[in-house]
Amino acid sequence: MMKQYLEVKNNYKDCIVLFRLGDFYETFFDDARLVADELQIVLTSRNGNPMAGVPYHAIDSYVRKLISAGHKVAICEQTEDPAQAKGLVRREVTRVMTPGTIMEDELLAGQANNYILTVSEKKGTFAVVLSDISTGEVVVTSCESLPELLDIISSFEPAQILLRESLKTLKKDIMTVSGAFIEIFEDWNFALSSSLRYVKEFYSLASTDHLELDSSQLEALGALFKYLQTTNFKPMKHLSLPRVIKRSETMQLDASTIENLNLLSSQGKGSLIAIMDESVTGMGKRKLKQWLLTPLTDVHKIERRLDTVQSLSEDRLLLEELREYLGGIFDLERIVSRLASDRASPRDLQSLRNSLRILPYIKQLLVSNPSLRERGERIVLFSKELELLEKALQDEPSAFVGEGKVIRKGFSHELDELRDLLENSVEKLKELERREKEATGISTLKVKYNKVFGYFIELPKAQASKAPENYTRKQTLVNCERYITPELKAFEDRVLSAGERIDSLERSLFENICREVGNSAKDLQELSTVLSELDVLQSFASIARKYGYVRPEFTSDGATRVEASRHPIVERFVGEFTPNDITFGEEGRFFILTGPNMSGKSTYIRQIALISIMAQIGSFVPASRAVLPVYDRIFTRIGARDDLAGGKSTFLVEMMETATILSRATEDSLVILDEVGRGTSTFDGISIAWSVSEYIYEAIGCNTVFATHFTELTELSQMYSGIRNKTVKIMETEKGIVFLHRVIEGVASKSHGIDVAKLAGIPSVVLERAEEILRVISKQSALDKAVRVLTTDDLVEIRRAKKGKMNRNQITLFDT
Ligand SMILES: Nc1ncnc2c1ncn2[C@@H]1O[C@H](COP(=O)(O)OP(=O)(O)OP(=O)(O)O)[C@@H](O)[C@H]1O
Repeated sequence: MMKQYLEVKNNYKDCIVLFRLGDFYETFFDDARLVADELQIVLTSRNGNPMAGVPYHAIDSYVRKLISAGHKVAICEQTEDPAQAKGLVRREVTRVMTPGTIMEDELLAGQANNYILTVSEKKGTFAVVLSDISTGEVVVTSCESLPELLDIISSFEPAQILLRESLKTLKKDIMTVSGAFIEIFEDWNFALSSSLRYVKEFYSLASTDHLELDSSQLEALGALFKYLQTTNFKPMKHLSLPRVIKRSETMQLDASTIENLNLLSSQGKGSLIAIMDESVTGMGKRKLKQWLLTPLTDVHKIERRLDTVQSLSEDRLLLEELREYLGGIFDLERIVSRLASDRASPRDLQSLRNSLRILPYIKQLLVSNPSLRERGERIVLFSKELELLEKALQDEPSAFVGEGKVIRKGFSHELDELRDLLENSVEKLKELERREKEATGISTLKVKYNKVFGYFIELPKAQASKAPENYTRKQTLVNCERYITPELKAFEDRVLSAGERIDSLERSLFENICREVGNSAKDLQELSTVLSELDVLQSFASIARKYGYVRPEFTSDGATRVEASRHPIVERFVGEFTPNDITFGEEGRFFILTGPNMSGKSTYIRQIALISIMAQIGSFVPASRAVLPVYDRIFTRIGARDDLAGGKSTFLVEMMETATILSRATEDSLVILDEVGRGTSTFDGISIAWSVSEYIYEAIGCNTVFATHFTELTELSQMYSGIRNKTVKIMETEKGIVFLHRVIEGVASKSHGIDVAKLAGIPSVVLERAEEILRVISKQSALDKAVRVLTTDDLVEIRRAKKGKMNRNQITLFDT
């Protein structure tokens, strides 16, 4: 057996091999030491070799721990019945489990997608394949630079990354943005010819042309399929055709913007996803996250989502009913994936049946509303599959197949008989005993059972001579004789083997049902998509009703007019939120926003970005009216952040993020800047902030808001007609300042930093001294005067002359 083990281990050197021995999965040698340590189980030994094992029925929780600790686990099963085996039982690895290839609910973390991401590269363009094996989703995209690749990785948070060997130097960079299990996959796995073959075979296609994948994307997709074949062994027919995300069809959000705007992570402050999520299914929750990461840029698609949200939000009863029905739908995406890859459990079929039962109600609800009819008609009812499940499956099937508690009575005559036999064996024996008593006339005749002889008929010695001919003597005791009859022997055979036969019959019936329902996997996946989208859209309708959101309208000239807008997250946490207008257009497309500390600048500028993201994923927005452009990208440079582990100081990070904006923003982007230039000396900071602003305004020309305490920057409005100043109003009272949070035209007179320091509890002696210093240095400062010089005619002329030279190609990024 150890020889057998070592052969297996030799083929799976990079895995912990869990070797099935009876009721345990055992590990040996170094694996045993490691497993004992990771799982905190006892390290024992077998013939002097280290060994550690876990009971087979608790395997899931142990595997989960090993995988989350970053190990690959090979499951080596006994692949023949030990009772039938001649000599050593045959054992084979039936599955290699890795963080990105698991699909069991018990192993998956919560409701989030569990992506495996594959990367290839050609001439500086990265091909990226993202696949969630547990839901069957396959997404393909490309990007042009490492920072963009890192953005994709940090936003989609894959559980595992397959990195082409020639790209292994990127591992360090990837590890700075992702905790994924990174596996280097040898280059030959990415060879185009074999990848093409794999993709064609996998999808049973004659040609891959219509998939619209470039050669690099095909290589990455083929490599993924090769990897899955070496880990999962079972068919993975549930994986959908690749959906190509063209970067031009979605709004680009880089990793720092996702973080700065708190789109996903809550960290106690509330995130956009948290306040928008009123979905009632796991599929809906995953879809919402995907939508948030990829807002649309196609107005028609956005309007289609908005139409549904509007119809649902206008009909309270319909919305409530829909929510209730959807609440009864299980995680079909994952169930269907397990069905299609032969890993479904009886509970999966039960959940599928219960979900299918609800479909007619949802469909009826939607088709009866003219504007929702089209969505309703996309819901297929799967009556055939439901009928089979109704007939075949018990109301509450047990979790495991084989005990006879899964298949409903009446579905299989043979199974019913076997179960009957087991359940009624006592009755049946009594009946046999009564018949034998009657036939022999011996009232003291007994039918008995013991482990050595099985079933037998017992007659007292005195009556033995009356034993009929068909009685065969089995044993003679002092007071009695024991016999067997052909009928009793047949009964015994049936009873003893009934358990085993129930087990195998139920298994094969179950497999047949799974296969039959699994044939509709593709259509069931389509149903999952329809239902998950519906769930997100009802979630949008629910929040729109609850919080008074309005339907956004879109313009094509970049003009923006949002009236009485609110910050979707902050408004949920403050007692009374002061709404503000947002405008971009002829009168100004670049705003310098000054205002005291704590006045609401950051809130206002984030709110502008958040409202656009909400609108472009198809949601209503917190405002009384919203006319918006469709942005291709949103950039934010907000807050102080360092990356000490990556060797980057706060100011370097700030400048790198700014450089990214300058190189990537287009005329159709939105740029939100908060305190750029604050991480260095005032003179350096203002100079950088000033020239960055000029560059964005002149060379890029996109809608921009720049919140700053450098009031000197407001002088820019003197030089450029499209740069305007805004400030946040406060009221100075005897007791201190009152924050009104109202954004108005103009420039802040003071920063009121010392007032805020007072609110924070800085001792009064420190505050008084600060006031004194402020009075002196404000008088002495030559900065204001110096900045004003910049707007004098001569310097403006020089600037104009230079403007022609402004060329975006001159920008070099630190990180490209
Ligand atoms: N429009 C508003 N209505 C109600 N409360 C608001 C509004 N805007 C901001 N606030 C409240 O004021 C607090 C401070 O706002 P914010 O952080 O936006 O100020 P700031 O001007 O950016 O400050 P600093 O310059 O110190 O960074 C917020 O946490 C929020 O509670």
